[in-house]
Amino acid sequence: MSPPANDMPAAPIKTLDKDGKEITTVGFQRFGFDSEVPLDVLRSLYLRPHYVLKANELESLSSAIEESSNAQFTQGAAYQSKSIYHPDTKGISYTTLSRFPPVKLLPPSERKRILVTGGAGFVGSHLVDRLMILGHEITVIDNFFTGSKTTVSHWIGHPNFEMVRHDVVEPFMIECDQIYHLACPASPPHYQFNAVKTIKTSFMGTLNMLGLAKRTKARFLISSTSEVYGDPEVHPQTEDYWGHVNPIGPRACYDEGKRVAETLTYGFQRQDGVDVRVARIFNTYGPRMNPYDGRVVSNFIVQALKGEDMTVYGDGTQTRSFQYIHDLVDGMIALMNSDESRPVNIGNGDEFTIGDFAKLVREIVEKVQDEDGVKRARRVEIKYEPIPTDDPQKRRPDTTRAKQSLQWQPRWTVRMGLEEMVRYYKAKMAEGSL
Ligand SMILES: O=C(O)[C@H]1O[C@H](OP(=O)(O)OP(=O)(O)OC[C@H]2O[C@@H](n3ccc(=O)[nH]c3=O)[C@H](O)[C@@H]2O)[C@H](O)[C@@H](O)[C@@H]1O
Repeated sequence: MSPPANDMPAAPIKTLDKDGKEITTVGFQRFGFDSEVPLDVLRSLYLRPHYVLKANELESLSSAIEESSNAQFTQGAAYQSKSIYHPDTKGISYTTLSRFPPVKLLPPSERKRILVTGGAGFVGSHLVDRLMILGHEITVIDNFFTGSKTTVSHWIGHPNFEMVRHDVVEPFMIECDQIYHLACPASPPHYQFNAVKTIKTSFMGTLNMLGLAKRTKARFLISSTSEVYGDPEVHPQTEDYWGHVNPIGPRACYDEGKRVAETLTYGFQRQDGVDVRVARIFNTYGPRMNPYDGRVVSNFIVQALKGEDMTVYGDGTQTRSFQYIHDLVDGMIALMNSDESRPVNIGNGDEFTIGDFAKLVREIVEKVQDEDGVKRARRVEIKYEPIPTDDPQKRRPDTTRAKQSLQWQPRWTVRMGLEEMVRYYKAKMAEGSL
């Protein structure tokens, strides 16, 4: 029997960086911390030809066939659990892994106990994958409001991994060496859904995690945001700019929440000597981003793949600069292990108007569809919808500080990152889960 239609192109995909060089690994050796891992190992965790199998397909799918289709992106299927859909009972069964992906065997002196709050979210799960493969001991805490267990389920049961359902607004006790504090809903519709909870999470959650850092003497990194600059009057934004935030608007719960979280962070640094790092993250996208979280990259790709018109808010002249997830993880790990305790912008300087970005996404979706022989009923159009209140008019990071202090610069082109993300959503669509 033939294998189920798979959505991957036949040839291995080459990923080229901004200088045209092939990307085969992400991360680097810096500040005494090795963060380099092969890209295909990471991809084997998030980019698969199918995420859910139908029960009747399972028997026909010999491991050799599966192995070869996976090999287009990854080293094989050996490290993947399966989700099997039973159409007759509308049930789903999960298999466990036969083997975990290999992780580095670090000597105890190099192995760190790392707490990742919000570790089941989009950014958190990619950070967890990297830190796990590097051989560290990881504890994830997440309340699963926007995060999902499935993003890190491939590590459940691993001796180096622990996941706890916990809301950071309550204190959490653990012994650890480093804390990446990521927990907070981040997409505008999500963080505005319960504004009081969002600001409570930013304030109480950060207070609790800083208290933990103080007691354990762990190094503390907070994921702050470009939204601390509000609707900026300075362009591009440097870390010295104090921002232009409406304190009572619908975005304030997030913007002001992150601003007060930064204030708390530096308060603990001055008063209690806590070793702090502040990453101001600019718009980031990639696989595992919730397709329905309402952010522009996921909205545009899903709309274009489904043949629906793409929704541009306002006249589309507002700008954003988009960074691929692996560059962000590189930057966060570099920052955590550096001596830089001032805030650092982590973002990609490639700035687009949202109108132009919609056209770029459409072009890439069409390219992938053409490569895979998918026929389109029609070309999707762009439709214009009202601009949300206080939507920043422009945003681009000045990353001079990251370059000087961390020797970090983004490597991924927006085009390469988008292409990978389109393939991820396309595979999810093909299986029917999107
Ligand atoms: O990354 C950042 O620095 C911050 O900004 C983003 O907020 P925003 O830039 O408004 O992100 P999107 O919701 O993706 O919107 C980007 C732009 O696209 C527009 N948009 C969004 C969605 C859509 O379907 N169409 C559309 O035109 C929005 O109005 C906005 O101008 C993120 O949501 C925050 O988590 C993050 O902290």
